[in-house]
Amino acid sequence: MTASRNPDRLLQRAGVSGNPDRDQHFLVDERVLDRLPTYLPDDADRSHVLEIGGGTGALTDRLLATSDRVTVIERDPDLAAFLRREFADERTAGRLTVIEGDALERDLPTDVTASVSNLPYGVSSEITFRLLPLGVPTVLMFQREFAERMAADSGTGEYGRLSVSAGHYADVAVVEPVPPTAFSPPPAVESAVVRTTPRDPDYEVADEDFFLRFVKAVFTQRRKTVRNAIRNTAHISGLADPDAVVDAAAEATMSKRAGDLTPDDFAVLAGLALEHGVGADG
Ligand SMILES: C[S@@+](CC[C@H](N)C(=O)[O-])C[C@H]1O[C@@H](n2cnc3c(N)ncnc32)[C@H](O)[C@@H]1O
Repeated sequence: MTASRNPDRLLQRAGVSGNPDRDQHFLVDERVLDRLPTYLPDDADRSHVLEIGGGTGALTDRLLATSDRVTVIERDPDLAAFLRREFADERTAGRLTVIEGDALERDLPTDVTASVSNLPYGVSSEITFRLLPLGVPTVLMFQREFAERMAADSGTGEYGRLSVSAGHYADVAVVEPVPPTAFSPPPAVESAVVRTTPRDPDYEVADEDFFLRFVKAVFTQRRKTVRNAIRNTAHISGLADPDAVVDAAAEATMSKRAGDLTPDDFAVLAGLALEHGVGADG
């Protein structure tokens, strides 16, 4: 890799020190920064990489060095303007697009081939569930506890709604724990890098919004059997006839707890539920 921009000097040039109230914790550990793009799968298409929350551009710089084209969405107008100035050459060469705006509200580019981002933790869940349906590999920095729940296997204590929802779209792995000292200012929590590799689910779900709502509903009663959880939470999931779903599902599945069902088990159940009708939005 060619010499990369020094993250501390980028902070100085931008004239910022990070504002935790705006989810601004800038990565200053160069070894972590250099490693992030390398966590994409070896065969990943790096022709157009999306970064959410560009900050002062320390990661943007590494992405420009390892991909053809980068799009950054940055909410802070001063930082978006700084990114445009700092990377003016790459912008005029058509290799960098800076979008000033909220990643929860802006349309994400549909032609991205990967995403690498040090996410704003306050909205990391919402952003993740905008990224995963794009069906591209991602490398994302999260609060460590969130990362571990996202990557958890069924049957473990950390496994829950987040693991099922993410596991429906992708294989999820924690690839590196990152201490608070890697950031400026340091966050109050430990962090971790997660890689998601899109997977072809064995069972497609026709209505993704319903799937996520159904998983959420069933996990509100994780200590009950799935049979009872489906019945008791129809007002949340919006199931019109929960008994019909329970009767149509495999007995072995109905006797388990939510935490023992895989994402594919949930996809099968959601498919049955959709066949038997979904009423109100829950
Ligand atoms: C954790 S910092 C990461 C900055 C930089 N990528 C780095 O690694 O040093 C998160 C960045 O996301 C920006 N941000 C916060 N909320 C955002 C949102 N809803 N949409 C887009 N950017 C956001 C912050 O201004 C900040 O620059």
